[in-house]
Amino acid sequence: MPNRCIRPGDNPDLTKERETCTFDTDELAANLYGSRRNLERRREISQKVSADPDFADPIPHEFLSREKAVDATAKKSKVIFQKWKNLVKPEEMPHLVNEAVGIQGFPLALHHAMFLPSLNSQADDDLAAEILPRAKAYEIIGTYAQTEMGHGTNLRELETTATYDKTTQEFVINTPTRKAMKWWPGNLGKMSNYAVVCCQLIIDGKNLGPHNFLVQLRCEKTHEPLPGITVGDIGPKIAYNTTDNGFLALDNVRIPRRQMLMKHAKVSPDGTYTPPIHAKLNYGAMVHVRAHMIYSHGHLLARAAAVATRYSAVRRQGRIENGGPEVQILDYQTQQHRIFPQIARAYAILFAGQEVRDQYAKTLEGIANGQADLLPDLHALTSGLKSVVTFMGGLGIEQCRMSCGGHGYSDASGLPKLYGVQIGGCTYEGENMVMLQQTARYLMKGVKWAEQGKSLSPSIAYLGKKSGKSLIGLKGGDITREHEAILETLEHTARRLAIDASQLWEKRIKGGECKERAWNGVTVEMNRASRVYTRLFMARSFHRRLLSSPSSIRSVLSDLFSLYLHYECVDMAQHLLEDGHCNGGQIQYLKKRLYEDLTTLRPNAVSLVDSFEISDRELNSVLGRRDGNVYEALFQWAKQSELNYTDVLPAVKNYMMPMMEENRSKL
Ligand SMILES: CC/C=C\C/C=C\C/C=C\C/C=C\C/C=C\C/C=C\CC/C=C/C(=O)SCCNC(=O)CCNC(=O)[C@H](O)C(C)(C)COP(=O)(O)OP(=O)(O)OC[C@H]1O[C@@H](n2cnc3c(N)ncnc32)[C@H](O)[C@@H]1OP(=O)(O)O
Ligand SMILES: Cc1cc2nc3c(=O)[nH]c(=O)nc-3n(C[C@H](O)[C@H](O)[C@H](O)COP(=O)(O)OP(=O)(O)OC[C@H]3O[C@@H](n4cnc5c(N)ncnc54)[C@H](O)[C@@H]3O)c2cc1C
Repeated sequence: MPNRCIRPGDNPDLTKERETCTFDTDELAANLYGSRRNLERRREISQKVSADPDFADPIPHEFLSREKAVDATAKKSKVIFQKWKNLVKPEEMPHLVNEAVGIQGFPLALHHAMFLPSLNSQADDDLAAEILPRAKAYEIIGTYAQTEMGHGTNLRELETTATYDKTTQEFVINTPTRKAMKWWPGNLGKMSNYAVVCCQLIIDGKNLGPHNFLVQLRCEKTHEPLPGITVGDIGPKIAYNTTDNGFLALDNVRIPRRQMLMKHAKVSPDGTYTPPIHAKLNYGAMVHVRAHMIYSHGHLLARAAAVATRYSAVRRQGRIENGGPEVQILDYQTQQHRIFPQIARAYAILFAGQEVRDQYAKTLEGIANGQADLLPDLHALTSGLKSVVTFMGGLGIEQCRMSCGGHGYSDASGLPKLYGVQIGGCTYEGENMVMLQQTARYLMKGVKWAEQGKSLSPSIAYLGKKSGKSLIGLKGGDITREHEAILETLEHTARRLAIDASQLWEKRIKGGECKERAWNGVTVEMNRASRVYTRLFMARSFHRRLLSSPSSIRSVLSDLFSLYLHYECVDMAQHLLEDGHCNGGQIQYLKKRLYEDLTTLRPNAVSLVDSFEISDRELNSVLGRRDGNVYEALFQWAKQSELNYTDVLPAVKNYMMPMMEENRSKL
């Protein structure tokens, strides 16, 4: 079944790969994006962006200074949010932005990711009616300013205050110390003129904890900072350099009472405080991003896998058999072992990302109806997924980069930037070690509920099951039964790690430590339990997707799922062996199966990444281009380096030439 990416003039090695593909790449892509119609829309948007002269890049962004890159990004953003705004649906926006602008951020990123979601879910009706239409029409640009120079994780210790003044019915927003300055918020430095600012709410001298307030930062006409406001850019970073992550100090800035986001927690004119139905509803914008970033991180890994796979199919280096031709590097087992698990993980993350977005939508619906009972489960799952997926993605992208040899180190490959952007996810929206502990808190409750025979939500139902013997390697050749045997073993391992961590914690408490100190003594084990809980969820989610997939792609998805399961189990072998649930022979069996999977997937590897349906423009990689004509493209790319504008650089003329001349004249 030939792959539809084949076109005349392509690298013959890539064409051959595509001709031997055993599944319909469009069918898999349609399944990934939800429907044929969505796939067609995706292609349509890619094509239209490429054809729009307003999005043309005279030279690649890699060769621009930061200021010029920010300028180019802002220019394109204006085109997106004026000319294109009504041509795409909101759910198509991220793809449009990726195509048109790239992945390093743009002026309205935080406006979409956090400003609008905070207002939507936390502003009361009056404030929403006033500000949301303006924000949605891009009359104003906003961001979400929470993190301070001195505190990011521990929100309880944020220092920015919002003190209620009953006499004027205003809040006074203040930055009391240097380290209380807001530091890091995206698009805060230069682009935004409004922000949702997270402050300690103080009423009658009592601190009621972090709450959110809408604050105008800049004049709507001149864009100059308003009195009392110091704001700017925090400087260059590993990546996201077209984003103006910013600093902000507020010197006793007064805002009207109604600019507190009061859908859940409320302050009445006389200063009476009403708490929300769930104490953490003020943290909703973070849950929003955590729920959505899983999918976008899956896409980042998918890009890296696409680059590494295609390049490995066109790159020929060395021989496997003496006297044979130089081989495609994709034929080396080590190369397959580096790259194929990244393809499988990218699919797994994308599937899990889609499920968690649905779960988020259901939770929001509940909250809108006054029910926050789904929130703890969602918070535990998003915290775990956020941590596991960003770490897995970082390792995976770096493996893909290294698998491209020297060219992977060049910005031409797109991989260094991709890594820089992706790895930020380990830190933002809650540092990974911290968020895994949030998951662990929930697991510890789950262990207790299971002991008490209480009902458990689907994501922790496994805590209430009983373990049998591991059937890995004992279920004959039936792949369906093998998948089930592995899933049951993962369930056992996730359950065992959670129970062990709970017992370790209890032991320390019984030994005389307070709960919190005892917790700190077992957090490495707690986080292990959280990771395996999350990896179990991902495996189950992939399995659900496999079972519901059409027969035309069932076989290739099953092969991919086998590789995924075998790789994850070998990667977690320590946990499987630790309590004797699996034995050495079973791990050897899993490794043998994994090596077989590499061979099975080899003919479909290129087509599996083609089904990610990432256009050349979006991929932005000379090595990963669809046609595989990388060598000519590499030369054309390098010629655009500003060092090549002249044959003799001023640096050479001014320093190196005189030095050589002086040295020669000494002889
Ligand atoms: C054009 C584009 C168009 C459209 C785009 C559309 C959509 C895009 C959407 C998403 C974007 C997708 C991808 C993103 C891509 C790029 C992103 C680019 C930039 C990212 C921007 C980054 C922003 C930030 O980083 S914002 C700052 C984030 N900061 C943090 O996350 C801080 C972490 N710290 C905390 O969360 C908390 O302090 C804490 C560690 C959880 C501790 O809090 P606290 O001490 O208050 O609480 P306790 O530990 O005591 O817990 C008490 C209790 O509460 C529970 N809890 C805690 N948090 C929550 C929560 N959020 N929800 C529910 N419950 C919560 C906790 O578990 C405890 O429960 P129990 O008592 O029952 O155990
Ligand atoms: C690219 C990027 C974009 C960002 N965008 C925004 C934004 O738009 N808005 C915004 O408000 N913020 C933003 N941030 C800030 C981000 O949310 C914080 O950096 C993050 O929450 C971590 O906080 P911190 O930097 O204070 O780290 P710290 O809390 O100081 O953590 C430092 C280290 O200490 C350890 N640690 C801390 N606490 C614990 C604990 N309880 N248990 C175990 N270990 C612990 C961890 O190893 C951690 O890595 C952004 C950050 C980045 C990198």
